[in-house]
Amino acid sequence: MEQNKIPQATAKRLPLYYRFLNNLYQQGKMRVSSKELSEAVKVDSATIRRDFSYFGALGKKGYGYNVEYLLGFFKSTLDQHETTNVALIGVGNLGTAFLHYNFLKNNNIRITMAFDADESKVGNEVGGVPIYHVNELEDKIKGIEVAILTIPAEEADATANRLVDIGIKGILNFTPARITVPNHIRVHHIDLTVELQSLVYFLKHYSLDEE
Ligand SMILES: NC(=O)c1ccc[n+]([C@@H]2O[C@H](COP(=O)([O-])OP(=O)(O)OC[C@H]3O[C@@H](n4cnc5c(N)ncnc54)[C@H](O)[C@@H]3O)[C@@H](O)[C@H]2O)c1
Repeated sequence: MEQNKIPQATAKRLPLYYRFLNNLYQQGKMRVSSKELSEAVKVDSATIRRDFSYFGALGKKGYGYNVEYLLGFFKSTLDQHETTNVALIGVGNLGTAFLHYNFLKNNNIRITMAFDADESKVGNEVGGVPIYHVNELEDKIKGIEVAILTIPAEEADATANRLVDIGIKGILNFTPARITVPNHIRVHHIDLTVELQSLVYFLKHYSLDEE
């Protein structure tokens, strides 16, 4: 099955499924029902069945899904066999936390270098990741296609432009700034304030018991 045939909404849920199935596999579980999966990843079972049908994984009544088969599919679809190197820009509160977080525990994504404008941080390592001056961006980033932005909002646009010029293809933007990039660059924006507001809104208006 070609990856581009999977709808985007389904593709977005893949890492979620992958993480849960990987845990099951580590515990030696061979099969899982869509109900079990649904409760764990908080996606309704009908959506899970539809998602899985795109991978040719049809659950059997009374058996559920084969964990190993699904995991094999997700591994190849999510490129878990390859390691993706990522650069982080801005080693402040948020950036420091990310550098300490071991992404490799769950999948093959690794922050290999970080950049900051603050001279006192340059030359140090955080979580084993070297910090370079942001002036060195063009010299140091080679073969890296993904960057995480954890800098002040007012620096976001100019930095994103530089990253695009270097050849970065994807940006995970944690700043509240909406950055403008050419169409071929993928930007995922994570705004924790919006996420929190949305959670509070859902709590107020959509009780989970009513679903
Ligand atoms: N801290 C949080 O919990 C949190 C949560 C959500 C979003 N954010 C957003 O994430 C971003 C970072 O937040 P923070 O709390 O880590 O801020 P911070 O001030 O602690 O860190 C920002 C870092 O970026 C560096 N910096 C400044 N200009 C730079 C540039 N041009 N190039 C490279 N580095 C540069 C600074 O020296 C500093 O180390 C902000 O946009 C903030 O709004 C933070």
